[in-house]
Formats: sequence, C-alpha cells, structure tokens
Amino acid sequence: MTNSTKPFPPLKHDLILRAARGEKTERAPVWVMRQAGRYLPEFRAERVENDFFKICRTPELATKVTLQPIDRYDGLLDAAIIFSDILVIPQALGMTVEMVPGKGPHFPNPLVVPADIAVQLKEKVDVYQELPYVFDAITMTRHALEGRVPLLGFVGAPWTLMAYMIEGGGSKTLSKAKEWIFKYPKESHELLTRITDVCVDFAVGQVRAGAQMLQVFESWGGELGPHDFELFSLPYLAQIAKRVKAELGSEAVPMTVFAKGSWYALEQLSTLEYDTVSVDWTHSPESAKAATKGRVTLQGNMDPNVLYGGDEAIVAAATRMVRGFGSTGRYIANLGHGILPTVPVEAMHLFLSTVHRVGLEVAAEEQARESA
Ligand SMILES: Cc1c2[nH]c(c1CCC(=O)O)Cc1[nH]c(c(CCC(=O)O)c1C)Cc1[nH]c(c(CCC(=O)O)c1C)Cc1[nH]c(c(C)c1CCC(=O)O)C2
Repeated sequence: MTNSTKPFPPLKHDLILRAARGEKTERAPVWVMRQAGRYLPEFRAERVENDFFKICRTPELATKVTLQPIDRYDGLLDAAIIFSDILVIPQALGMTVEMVPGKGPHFPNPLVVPADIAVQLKEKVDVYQELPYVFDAITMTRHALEGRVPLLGFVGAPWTLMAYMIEGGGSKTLSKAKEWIFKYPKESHELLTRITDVCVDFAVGQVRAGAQMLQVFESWGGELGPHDFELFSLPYLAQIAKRVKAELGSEAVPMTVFAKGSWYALEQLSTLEYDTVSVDWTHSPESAKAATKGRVTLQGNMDPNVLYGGDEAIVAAATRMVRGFGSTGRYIANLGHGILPTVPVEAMHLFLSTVHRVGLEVAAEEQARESA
C-alpha cells in the first residue's frame, strides 16, 4: 500500500481538537507558531545542507523537520504544524520566490501594475499539480507522527499574500501594496479573489492529505485600518472558512484565523465560520473574551519577546496568560506571533512546561470550585 492509501494511525491525543470545538478540556493545549524551524539547532543543521524551499519540496525532509520540536519537547506540544511556507501559493500562481538566508523571502519579479497579473499569474491553478509535495509531506508526516498529536495545515491569507507579491518581500510600510488597494481597488479585489480560490483548494487538499486542523495566517492584517480591513481582508477570510467547510462537508476540520494586529476586528472575526481566533499580545485575556463572548476558542497570546526576558519573566507572563484565559474551555495556549529565531531552546521549554503546570493547577481549582 502506498502512503496515500494506507489508513492513518489512530490519534492518541486530541486535546487541541476538543478545545477548538469548544469542549471542556482537562487543561489548555499548547503549541507555538513557527515551532518547527529557525530557532532549533537541529533545523539550522538541516539548513546548512539544504535550501529552504528544497526542504519544503522534499516530503522526507519536511516530515523530519516537522517532527523535530515534537521529539525535542516530548509530550509538551499538543500539535505539530506541517513544515512549509505561506509563500508556496504565490509560487503555485507562477511567481518566483527565493528565501535569502538572514534576509527572508525575495521575489525577483514582483507585481508592479495590474497589467502584470495577466502576464505573471496563471489563469487557473491546479493545486494538486503545483503543490503535490505539500500534500505528500502532510500524508507522510501523519504516518510518522503515529497519532502522537494532531497535524495542523495552514495557508497564508489573501491580503498578506497579495502584499508579499507586490512588495516583493518584507516591508516596513507596505506602501506599494497599499498603493494598489487605494489606486486600483477593482484590480486588487480581482487579485484577492484569484488568491482566495487557490487558498480554498489548497486548504481542502491539505485536509484530504491528512491535516487535522487548519490555520489561516493574515500576518499583515494590522497594517490595514478597520475600514480597509473590512474591505480587503475580512471578506476573503470569511470566504475561506465558508468554502473550505462547505467543500469538505462531514470531513471538515477545525479552522483558526490569525489576523495579526487587527485588534479592532476581533468581534467580527469571531462571527465568521472559524472555530478558533488567534490573538496577539495587544489583547488582554479579559478584553478578548469580552469581544468574542464565548463564540469561538481563543488562541494565544504571549509576546514572543518575553522568551528573551529570563526565567522569572517567562513564568510570570505564561502564568498570567493561562490564568487570564482559563485552562479548561475554549482556549489554546500559544505565543502572540511566531517564535523568534534567536530564542534559546530552554526558554521555549520553560514556556511549555509552565503552561502545562499552570493549566493543570487552574483545572484543579476549577474542579474544586465546581464540586464545592
Ligand atoms: C509571514 C509568514 C511567512 N511564512 C509564514 C508566515 C506566517 C506566520 C508569521 O506571520 O510569522 C508561515 C510559516 N513559515 C514557516 C512555517 C512552518 C511551520 C512552523 O510554523 O513551524 C510557517 C507556518 C517556516 C519558515 N519560513 C521561513 C523560515 C526560515 C527560513 C530559513 O531557514 O532561512 C521558516 C523555518 C522563512 C520566512 N517565511 C516568511 C518570512 C517572512 C520568512 C523570513 C523570516 C523568518 O525566518 O521567518 C513568510
């Protein structure tokens, strides 16, 4: 039997899936955005040998790197996230993206004017043709995990991907991408629609390949003010959850949306078809809970920079976070954004073990209160 037809090993640990579905849990599950990668010495060793996108495109290597944090922090992570990148969608659309060590993503030919869309982007994208390696990596990783934890898939959100495709890489101001939405709103919507179609197919394909939960990364959401977010981000985020769930029907998995910086949109985000909304550190647990009124599971949100603050700061902030969000219902512990490349591996360990310890303490207190 090939990997794609062999049944997956039974899942032995579904804590994060139960939390995402809104069930009561025995403690808050935890994982960390960007947990597989750059801060891990074993990943850096792999990168000396192999280019970033080569790792993404080689299922054996992507599987190996996805499992690195699961093995290193044995028993402390409640989910694995497939090793890949949000920028495989621009690649599938026909663009060249390179990963420059120490600098980040680089598009040699970014979109400059709307006429470039027709020249540079494929009219129709078959994700099974363009991105089979992601699906293969997911299937292979699901087997290699042996049911230890669920496997998360992910996609970049349309506005964030559009911004990368126009900026050509990272940017402090996003002034080129913003010029598009203000000068060419109609063409911007056309581009966002094209990207959304690929996001939907790609997310559906990941679930069919074995992903057990999905996260949509709107990393540049907060660069838009409330008005423009409502026009250029929110409708596409809404469509992705709606269409992915409709296409998958009974096979649908929990979905998370993370719109970094879009604090003003939290209430709106909690009314879409996402099960979980991931929040950054600009929310207090109290304000996030008040805005979402128990409609969704919240995920987050410690400032990743606390991991540089020393043991005392890490324990204090992680404790405050778990106590603030509560550990037995509608909460998944995480950082408020990706773990940074120079964080010591011990700091991550302390964060995870503190979340576990405090989560269990809070659960015991809650139970004592209930039975009193
Ligand atoms: C914006 C974004 C990107 N990629 C991603 C986002 C959304 C999350 C966020 O907001 O941080 C998402 C992503 N990128 C990567 C993953 C893999 C799984 C995981 O989360 O552990 C995930 C989920 C690997 C990666 N993606 C990248 C690396 C490092 C590349 C290297 O080894 O040279 C890794 C491990 C490169 C990347 N990829 C991207 C940037 C800006 C960079 C350069 C800076 C950096 O190092 O993060 C685009």
